[in-house]
Amino acid sequence: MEYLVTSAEMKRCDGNTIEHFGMPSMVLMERAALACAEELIARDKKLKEAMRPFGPVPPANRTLVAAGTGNNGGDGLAIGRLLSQAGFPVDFVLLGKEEKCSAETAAQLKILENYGYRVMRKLPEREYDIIIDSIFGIGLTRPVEGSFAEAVEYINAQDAYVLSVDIPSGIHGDTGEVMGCAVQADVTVTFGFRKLGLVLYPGARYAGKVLCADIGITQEGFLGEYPRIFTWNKEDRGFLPVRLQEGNKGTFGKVLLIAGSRGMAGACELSAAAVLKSGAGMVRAVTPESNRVIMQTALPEAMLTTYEKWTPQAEEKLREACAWANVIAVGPGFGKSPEALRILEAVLKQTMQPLIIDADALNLLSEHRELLDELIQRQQEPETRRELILTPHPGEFGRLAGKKTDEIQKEAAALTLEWAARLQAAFICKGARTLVGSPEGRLYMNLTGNSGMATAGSGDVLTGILAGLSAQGMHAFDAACAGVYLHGMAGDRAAHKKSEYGVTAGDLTLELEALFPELLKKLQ
Ligand SMILES: NC(=O)C1=CN([C@@H]2O[C@H](COP(=O)(O)OP(=O)(O)OC[C@H]3O[C@@H](n4cnc5c(N)ncnc54)[C@H](O)[C@@H]3O)[C@@H](O)[C@H]2O)[C@@H](O)CC1
Ligand SMILES: [K+]
Repeated sequence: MEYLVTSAEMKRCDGNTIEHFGMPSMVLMERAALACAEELIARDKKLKEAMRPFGPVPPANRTLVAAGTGNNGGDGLAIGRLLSQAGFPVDFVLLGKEEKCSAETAAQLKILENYGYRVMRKLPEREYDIIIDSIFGIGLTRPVEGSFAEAVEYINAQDAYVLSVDIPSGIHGDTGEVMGCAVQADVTVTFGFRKLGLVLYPGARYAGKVLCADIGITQEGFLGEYPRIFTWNKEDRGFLPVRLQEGNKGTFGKVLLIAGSRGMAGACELSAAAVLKSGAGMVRAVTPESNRVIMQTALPEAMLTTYEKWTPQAEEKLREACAWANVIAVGPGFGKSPEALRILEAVLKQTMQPLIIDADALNLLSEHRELLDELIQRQQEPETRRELILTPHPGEFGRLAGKKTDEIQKEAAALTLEWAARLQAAFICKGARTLVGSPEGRLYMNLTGNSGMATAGSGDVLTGILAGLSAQGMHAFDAACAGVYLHGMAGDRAAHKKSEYGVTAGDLTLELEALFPELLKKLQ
C-alpha cells in the first residue's frame, strides 16, 4: 500500500519531520539533492559504458540548473553542486528575485558562493545536455507567467535530458493540471511520497518516468493523520482470495450474472468468462432466450436461465436462480427494456446477497429515482443493508448524481466518497485513474491499466472480475480495489503484447488467466 499525497499533506509531513522529529530541513534538502544527483550520475555512467566500444568517451554532460526561489530551487542548487563536484560542467541560473529566496535556498546560494560558483540571473543562450528543472515544486499556487513561463519554454525547446525535481514546474501538485505552462520532463525524482499531480493526467504525461526517493520523510511524519488516497503497487500481492485446497466449486462461490439483451450476447459472455477466470466456482447467466446458442457455444461452462417476456413463470425462474447464488451481478449489456426493469426491481427488493450494479442497471436506477431512493434507504438501515458495489463511468455517475460529466470529473474524489457513504457501498468511479470509495471514507486510486482498455466490453470484464472475487468471500471494498487492480494489470499485459491500439475486451479475459500464475509466483 502506498499513499498518494496532496501538496498540503506533503507539506504537513515535511513540517512534522522537521519540527516534531527535529530533522533539520537542510539535511532533507541534501538527501533530496543526493537522490537526484545519483540518478544522473548513474545514467551518465551507463551512457559512457554503452559508448566505450565506439571510440573515445565524450566529455561529461553540460548541465544547467534552473532554480526558483522556493525550496524546490534550493534542491536544484544543491544538485548542481553535487554534480559539479562529481565532474559535470554545471551552470546555475536563479529565476526570481534573490530577496524572495526561502531560508534554505538562500543558504544554498551562500554555499555556492563560498565554493566560488557563479549563479546567473538570466537564461544563457546555449545548448545543454541536461537540465535540472527546479523552478517550482509543490509550492506552486498560481499560473506560471512572465519570465517563469519563458524559462519553461526555454527548457522545453532545448534538446536536453530534463530532470524535474519533485514535480515538473507548472504542474499542480493535487490535480495534475497544467498551470499555464509546464516543463516536459524525462524523469521526475519525487521525495517521500508520490504526489497526486504526478499520477493524474496530464501531469503524469509531463512527469516522464517517476522515481520516488526516500529522503527520510516517512509515514510517521503524518502523526497518525494519514492521507486520504492510497494505491497499490508491485509489492502488493497479498490481496488474492485465499484458496482452500480441499474446496469444491460451492466453496469458491456461485455467481448469478444478469446480463445481455437481444443482440447483446457478447457483454454476457465476456462478463461470465471473467467470473470464471477470477476463480469463482460457478456462474449462471440470466439472459434473453435469443442468446442461448451463442452463450452455450462460446462458454459451455456457464449455466443459463433464459427469459423472453416477463411472465409469472419467468419471475419464478429468476427467484430460484437468485436463491441459488452467493453473489449477484446485474447490468452488462442489459438494456433498458421493460423486462430488464422488472428483473432489476425484483433483485433489489427480494434478494440480500452481495450485489454488483453496472452499466444499464445503473442507468435504470437513474431513470427510476424511486428505485434508487429505496436502495439508498435500504442501505442506510443495518437490517436491510447488503454488500454492494457500483461501477459507473463518469457519464453514468453524472446521470445518477444529476450532474454533468465534467462536473463529476472535476470533483471525482469527493463525489465518489459522498456516494459510497450514501449507498454504503464500494463505489467505483471508472476512468484513466479509477477511484474506489468506501463508506468509511477510504479512497483507493488505481494506477494499473492503459488507454487500450477504453474499448467496448472492458467494463463487462471488470464486472465479471468483481463478481468472481466477491463470490470467493471478499468484502465489497476489498473486492472492488483488487478487481480494478487486476483488470488494469490484465490490460497492461495485453497492451504489452498488442500495443494500446490493439487491445480488445476478449484479451483482458485471456490475460487474466495468465496473470494469476505470475502473482502467485511472486507471493511464494
Ligand atoms: N524541508 C522541506 O520542506 C523540503 C522541501 N523540499 C522541496 O521544497 C519544495 C517545496 O518548497 P516551497 O514550499 O518553498 O515551494 P516551491 O519551491 O515550489 O516554490 C514556491 C515559491 O514560488 C512562489 N510561487 C508559487 N507559484 C508561483 C507562480 N506561479 N509564479 C511565481 N511564483 C510562484 C511561491 O510564492 C513561493 O515563493 C518541494 O517541492 C521540494 O522540492 C525538499 O527539499 C525536501 C525537504
Ligand atoms: K520542479
